[in-house]
Amino acid sequence: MIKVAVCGAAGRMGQRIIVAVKEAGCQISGALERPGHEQIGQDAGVIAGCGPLGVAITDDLNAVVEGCDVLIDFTTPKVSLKNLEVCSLKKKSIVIGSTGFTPEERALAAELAREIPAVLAPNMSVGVNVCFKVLKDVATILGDDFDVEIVELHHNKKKDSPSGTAVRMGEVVAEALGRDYNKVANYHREGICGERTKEEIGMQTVRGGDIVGEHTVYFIGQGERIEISHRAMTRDMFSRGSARAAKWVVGQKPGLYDMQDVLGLK
Ligand SMILES: NC(=O)C1=CN([C@@H]2O[C@H](COP(=O)(O)OP(=O)(O)OC[C@H]3O[C@@H](n4cnc5c(N)ncnc54)[C@H](O)[C@@H]3O)[C@@H](O)[C@H]2O)C=CC1
Ligand SMILES: O=C(O)C1=N[C@H](C(=O)O)C[C@H](O)C1
Repeated sequence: MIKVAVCGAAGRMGQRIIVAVKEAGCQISGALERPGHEQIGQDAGVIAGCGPLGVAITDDLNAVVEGCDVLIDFTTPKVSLKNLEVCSLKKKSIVIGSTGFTPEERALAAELAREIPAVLAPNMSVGVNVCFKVLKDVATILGDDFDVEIVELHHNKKKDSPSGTAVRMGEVVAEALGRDYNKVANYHREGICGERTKEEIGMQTVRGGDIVGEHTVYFIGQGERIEISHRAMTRDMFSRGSARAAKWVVGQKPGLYDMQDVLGLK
């Protein structure tokens, strides 16, 4: 049985991941939280609502990584990079769902994953990963005649903007159109900001209430518009996806993978 540890165990995603990992037939071997977290010492299964697991939440990263085959980490980029470093030293696999990585942090993640198999993906759902595939085709077919705008909606506790999924959608479309996402992404329009350029990809963010996550890519032409939308109704397909990634990544060759690799969509 694969031994899975969860980092960010008391978080919105961490709790659902503990349930999904258990349902996927894996053993929860450890549960990590930040030093000083009020639920340290409590049973991770009780906190997640799936009954006692006999695994106390701890902040001892080295011990937890030592005791697992794979660490699932849904926290923040800085914490994830530290976890990746420790997993690399101890030759353990890792699945990272945190979002908000800068291009430099992503490059560092690829460097740190040279010795171990690692999955880093901004969205673990099957639906969003199918959207990534479809978006590439749609952008390639439509070419430069359609303006591209991306809108994402999330809950009011989300810390990063735009979402990792929206950024990846922008990158997929930009690459299909032969553009550099970091040059053409437009995050802000205000005042007399001038006409829209042909190349830019508008990135808009909405935050409020308990929205789990919604993404729409608009391809806007003359007299017609295509919208490719994904709406997450619960966090469960993210957590099931991360359990699936954890089972997949153990035993892969070292390197940085994403959810499209896990799902065989490449
Ligand atoms: N890839 C995907 O499919 C998805 C990714 N996410 C991303 O996952 C991340 C977490 O999201 P949520 O669970 O909503 O946030 P959250 O804030 O509810 O949970 C994060 C948890 O990490 C803990 N944490 C912080 N520092 C830590 C440390 N040093 N060691 C151990 N634990 C630490 C926090 O105390 C907190 O409990 C975000 O970046 C979010 O964008 C969220 C949903 C799906
Ligand atoms: O923070 C969230 O909640 C989510 N974050 C991910 C992202 O930034 O893309 C995925 C999902 O939309 C939920």
